[in-house]
Amino acid sequence: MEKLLIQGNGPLLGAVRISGAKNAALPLLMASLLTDEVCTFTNVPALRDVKTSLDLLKRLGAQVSFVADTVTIDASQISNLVAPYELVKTMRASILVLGPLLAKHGEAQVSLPGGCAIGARPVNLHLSGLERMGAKIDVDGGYITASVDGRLQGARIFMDMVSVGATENLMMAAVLAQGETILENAAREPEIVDLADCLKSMGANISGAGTDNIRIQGVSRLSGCNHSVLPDRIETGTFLVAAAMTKGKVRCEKAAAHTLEAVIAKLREVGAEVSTGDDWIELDMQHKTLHSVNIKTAPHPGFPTDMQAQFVALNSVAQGTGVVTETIFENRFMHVPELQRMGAKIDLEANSAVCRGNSELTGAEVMATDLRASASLVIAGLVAEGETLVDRIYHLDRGYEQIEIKLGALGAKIQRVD
Ligand SMILES: CC(=O)N[C@H]1[C@@H](OP(=O)(O)OP(=O)(O)OC[C@H]2O[C@@H](n3ccc(=O)[nH]c3=O)[C@H](O)[C@@H]2O)O[C@H](CO)[C@@H](O)[C@@H]1O
Ligand SMILES: C=C(OP(=O)(O)O)C(=O)O
Repeated sequence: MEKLLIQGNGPLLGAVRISGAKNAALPLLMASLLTDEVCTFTNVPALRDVKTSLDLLKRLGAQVSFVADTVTIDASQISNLVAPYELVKTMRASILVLGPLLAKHGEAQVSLPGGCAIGARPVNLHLSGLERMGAKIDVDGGYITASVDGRLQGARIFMDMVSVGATENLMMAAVLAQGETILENAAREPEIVDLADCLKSMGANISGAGTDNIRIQGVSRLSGCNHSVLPDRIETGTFLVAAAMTKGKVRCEKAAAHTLEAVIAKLREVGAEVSTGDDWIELDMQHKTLHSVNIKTAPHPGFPTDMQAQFVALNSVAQGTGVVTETIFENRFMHVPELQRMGAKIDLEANSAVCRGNSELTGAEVMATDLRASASLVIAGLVAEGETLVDRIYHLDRGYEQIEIKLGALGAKIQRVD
């Protein structure tokens, strides 16, 4: 099994090109199921989750091509409405085929995604929202079976938790429903705005994406699209944290600063000089002191849970104590025991990691448990004394495109080994 071998060394210096966002690309690819016309997506990252999505679309009968950063999907000949466990288990976002298949084909069978390392991650909001729109849903034998007589009906749907995936699934279902759907307490993540923008370019009638109240007036058909995927704010944030921890200077190109305001504010609080432009962000931490910060994760525009692990790593080498509180997922501190093995002084207290700071990290063999936990171990390895070997990096490959090549170009000593 492949691993990453990292030799802690000096500051990261230079420029890195940010890829398209995993969490924008996955729902966008699923949205191609809503039309019989060809959808073309550019700036698509070559990630394991993108490959899984394309495998799933092919399994359903779509024609798919992925050349350079461009994906073309023709879903006019869908012949199978089943998303099987073997694909869904490797990528929870597979649940996002449910809304589009139901809206376009009137039925779907999707394996229940189940829990994962970061928490239980139920899909009750996806299912109850679709039921409000007239779908009949049965859950049996680990599968969700959904059907509707005729078209889905627009409905007012209040979600009692803010869910990115439920908001996306219901928005995609509602674009082809009859009448108006109102999604209340909707998620406001930039990836939802990107999905809404793409759906609008296909002829959907959506307003309010980016607020907690999204209104969708259903239409009877959608056209194809030509859409460029939003830059990955979590990849960007990960490189910025790595630059801060190594006391370097890094410019992230093709990045979207407006999607990262909470993270940039925290990086400034850490002591970094951060400047931004239309499509770039630069962080300079040279000759500066790194200070710990307190963080509490929250739905957008709050601090993203997907950047929590990276800031735990940063706090462990910064000056002072920083308390990191996770409010979105119930078990998202799997990186802490691994960082402790590298010498980080962190205490777990309920849903908070109390990072005591000033740790002299030393290289160790560590195990990646989930995507962002893996990223935190890699960036800890960049500042640790000696060698760090990160195992199970298939988690990392779900969400970071060529991370060792990009970090290597910034001066890191990192290589993929068997
Ligand atoms: C592919 C993708 O975009 N993944 C992101 C998406 O995941 P995902 O869409 O799965 O996350 P959600 O926003 O749905 O989850 C937020 C919280 O709501 C709970 N919940 C969710 C749905 C539901 O029906 N019932 C329920 O209780 C979840 O267990 C969790 O505690 O948003 C998360 C929160 O920003 C990010 O960490 C993930 O990177
Ligand atoms: C948790 C994440 O992704 P997913 O929802 O695909 O598991 C993530 O991107 O950090």
